[in-house]
Parts: sequence; structure tokens; C-alpha cells
Amino acid sequence: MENTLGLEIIEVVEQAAIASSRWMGKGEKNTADQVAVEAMRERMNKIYMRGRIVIGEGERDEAPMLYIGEEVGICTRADAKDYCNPDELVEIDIAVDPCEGTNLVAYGQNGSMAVLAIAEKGGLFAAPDFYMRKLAAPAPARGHVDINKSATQNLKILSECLGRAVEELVVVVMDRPRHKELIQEIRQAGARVRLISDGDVSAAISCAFSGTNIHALMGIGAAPEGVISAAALRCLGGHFQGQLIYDPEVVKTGLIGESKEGNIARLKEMGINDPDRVYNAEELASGQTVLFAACGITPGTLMEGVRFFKGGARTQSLVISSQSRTARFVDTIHMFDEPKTLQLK
Ligand SMILES: O=C(COP(=O)(O)O)[C@@H](O)[C@H](O)[C@H](O)[C@H](O)COP(=O)(O)O
Ligand SMILES: [Mn+2]
Ligand SMILES: [Mn+2]
Repeated sequence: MENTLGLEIIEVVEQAAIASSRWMGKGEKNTADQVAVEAMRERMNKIYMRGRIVIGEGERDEAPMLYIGEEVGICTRADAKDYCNPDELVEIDIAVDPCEGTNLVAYGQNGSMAVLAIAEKGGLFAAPDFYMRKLAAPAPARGHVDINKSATQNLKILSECLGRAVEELVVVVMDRPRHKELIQEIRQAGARVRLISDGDVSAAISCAFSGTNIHALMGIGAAPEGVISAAALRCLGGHFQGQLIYDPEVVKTGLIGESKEGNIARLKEMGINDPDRVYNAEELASGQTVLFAACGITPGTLMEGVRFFKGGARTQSLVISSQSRTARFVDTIHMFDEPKTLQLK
């Protein structure tokens, strides 16, 4: 699966990011999302692979999407075996979020990215479009912090694992009414809180890189984004745990149906019999080979955003592979017109 695919998916996220960034700051989140979806689909369909979308994101808020179950790649065609080699015919599952942080793009704010994760068939948890309680932390804290413990306890553990005072820790939390008590508790424990309006994938992955000044992600975000984050953290050896949240009272957004009971029944239909189960990164992204790729749309903690210049654009992407154990930052210059002199800085 690995080699050529690793290169091709860089272009998939780059094309989605470039398309979306043309709508940066225009106040139209659905268009910023739609163009990213179309660009991602178009580029994926040029790859010699046999892909299936398992996480398309978007059902909950009716955003444009790549559909769950949608087949992508040249080798999904009926006559594929005539021109695809056996490696390309291996079925792979793909989780995508072509525009993660649509509001951030629409309002010209930092932290949005085009992102996807890939594993062999069955290697990614097909999360329902519900919410997920998440705990992400750097590698030294992996398996020590625990989502079942209080924020206060986890901060103490984190401080021991990272060898720094609780006061020196920064925790990212989504700025939502559902997190009022959590925010209070983190502050009371002595740590500092970075509130974000959107974009918890970037926050989760940032935990795995020292120098980002992000030491944990706590709280409830979307479940599909949880699986994508888990894929990256699994490859990077960071800590990630997720627990589905199906009670509308807990999330307070009115976006996941009327009743907790109805949602439990929905989960059962999907084969999830224990709705309260806590999943770790290896369970959410269980594939033998996991690939992750992201490209900044607007500037972020990990990557630059798309920068246009006369006749082209420059992007920065991150590609992570469990197989080659690499995290590659890729700086690309895209030439829209005839190549001219390229500006290096
Ligand atoms: O910010 C986010 C929105 O993603 P997108 O729709 O692709 O632009 C994600 O990072 C969050 O994980 C999540 O979708 C958010 O927490 C949903 O919560 P809410 O806005 O309270 O419904
Ligand atoms: Mn998203
Ligand atoms: Mn999105």
C-alpha cells in the first residue's frame, strides 16, 4: 500500500487545501467545504488504488461530503484487474475531512486543514456521526493518562510524565458551553487553557510534537475527527482515547437527534453494543499499515496555510506513515502557469 500511495495522497490533501483556501475569509463555509470535497474526490479518483470511504464526515451538520461507502480510485472500476497491478487491487479504507475547520476558513482564522487517514480494509473504526469525548497527550504520557480519570488527576500524571509543573502545561479545549466545568477544573488545577472555536484534529496531533506548546486535548468534539486524530497519534506513538457521546443533553448542540435512547438504538443497529466503551488509538486505527496526510488551509500550529503568489501557490503538508515510521513535512510549490523563476522564501 505504502510507497506510491504515500506520495499521491500528499497531492490529494494539497489540492483540497488550495481549493478551499480560495474561499478563505469569504464567510461562506459551505462553499469552502464543497470545493475541498470536489478537489479531493477528483484527485483521489486519479490514483491507482481500490479505496472506500469509511468516514466522510458531514451527516450531522449536513455539510457537503464524500459519501460513506463511496468507492474511489481507478482500481474500483469493473475492469480494474486488466490494468491495475495486484498491490493496487488491495482494498483500502479511507477517512476524510476535506475541510477540517470550515468556520476557520470562512472567517480567515488559523488551524484549518485538509486531512485524511488510510488503512487496509477494516483498519479504521467507522465512527458514527456522533460526538466523542477525547483525550490526547504526548508519547511519554501514553497509557498513563486515562480518560476515566478526572482532569485534575490527568494533569498531575502529565506533569510527572513530561517532567514539568502543572502550571507549565497547556490544555486545548473547544470553546463550548458543554465544557464549562472542565475548563474550570483545568484552571483550578493550575494548568493553562487554550480555547479553540473549531479544529480539534490539529490540536490533538499537536500534542505529539514537542515545541507546539500544546500538552493535551480534553473534551468533546466530533467522532469522525476523533478517528482521524487517532490514526495520526497511533503512528506517532502519542496517547489518544475516545468515547462516543450519544446523549443530546451532554453535547447541548441539538445536532444528534432527540433522545439518548434513540441514539443508543441507532448505535446498536450499527453493531455498537457497548455505547460507553473507551477506545484507544490502536483500536480506532487498528490497521497494520496506517497512513495520515494533512495540508494546512489557513496557518496552524503544525503547518503553514496556503500562500498564493503570481502564477502559483505554496503549501505545507504533513504525511505520517506507520510502516516507514516517518512524519514528513512537505513544502510544495504549485505552478499554475508556465514555470517561471521560483521564489524560495
Ligand atoms: O471544528 C470542527 C468542525 O469540523 P468541520 O465541520 O469539518 O469544519 C471539528 O474539529 C470538531 O471536532 C467538531 O466537529 C466540533 O466539535 C463539533 O462540535 P459542535 O460545533 O459543538 O457541534
Ligand atoms: Mn471536521
Ligand atoms: Mn469538514
